[in-house]
Amino acid sequence: MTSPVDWRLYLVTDPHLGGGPDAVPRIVHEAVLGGVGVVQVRDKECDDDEFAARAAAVADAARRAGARVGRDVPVFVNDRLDVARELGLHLHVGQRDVPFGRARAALPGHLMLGLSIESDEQLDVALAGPGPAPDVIGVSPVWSTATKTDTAAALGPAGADRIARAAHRRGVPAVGIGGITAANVGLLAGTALDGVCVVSAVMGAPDPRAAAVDLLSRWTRARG
Ligand SMILES: Cc1ncc(COP(=O)(O)OP(=O)(O)O)c(N)n1
Ligand SMILES: Cc1ncsc1CCOP(=O)(O)O
Ligand SMILES: [Mg+2]
Repeated sequence: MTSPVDWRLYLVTDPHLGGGPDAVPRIVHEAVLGGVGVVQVRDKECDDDEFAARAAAVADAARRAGARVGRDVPVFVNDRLDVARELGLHLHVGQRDVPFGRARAALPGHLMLGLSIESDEQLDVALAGPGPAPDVIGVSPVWSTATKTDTAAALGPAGADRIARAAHRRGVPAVGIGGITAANVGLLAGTALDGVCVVSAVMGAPDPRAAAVDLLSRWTRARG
């Protein structure tokens, strides 16, 4: 039996912030030991072959670290449907990527498909049916961020909360992404978000394991 997904702390990788692409698997390994429950491989620059090699190394690191802490750590691929299919990994797509319905039809049913949601209207469309709903939504962006500048307007905690509540009414979990750090994660604890998704707060940290421990403990403490 597969264990339920722990959405509380979701790491999205970056090929530069930790010192280069070769450093990413080690950072992911450390971050999972520190409490990261979900990983997404995000790398916008390399070609699909290089991405697949990098994603496979990350998936291996997440599997090894997960085995050490006794957890299954799902690994998502950002954007690249063909690579997700090739490696048997989960997929996350946004509003300007391969359309959700096409991705869902092409991805084996046991693989999760996440979708970015930037507004109430986008959520209404995503949940209107009749096709399957996303397995998770990334509520994006909560705050503006230097890591990704081509985003929609920041939703803030109140907007993220509204979208997460509406997703829950359809049984869909929601994670917030964008500008989330140890300093502000507590501001989201009163929202309905199931978890927080970070790039720089872990990928750019001098000690990614400690950064993950800190983020997760602030999140769980603030939740009470
Ligand atoms: C969990 C999660 N949520 C949102 C995003 C953003 O996806 P997208 O809007 O497609 O932007 P890119 O990440 O592809 O630049 C995400 N990656 N993960
Ligand atoms: C991938 C992505 N999607 C929306 S904001 C973002 C980047 C978040 O990065 P950070 O956690 O460093 O603000
Ligand atoms: Mg995308």
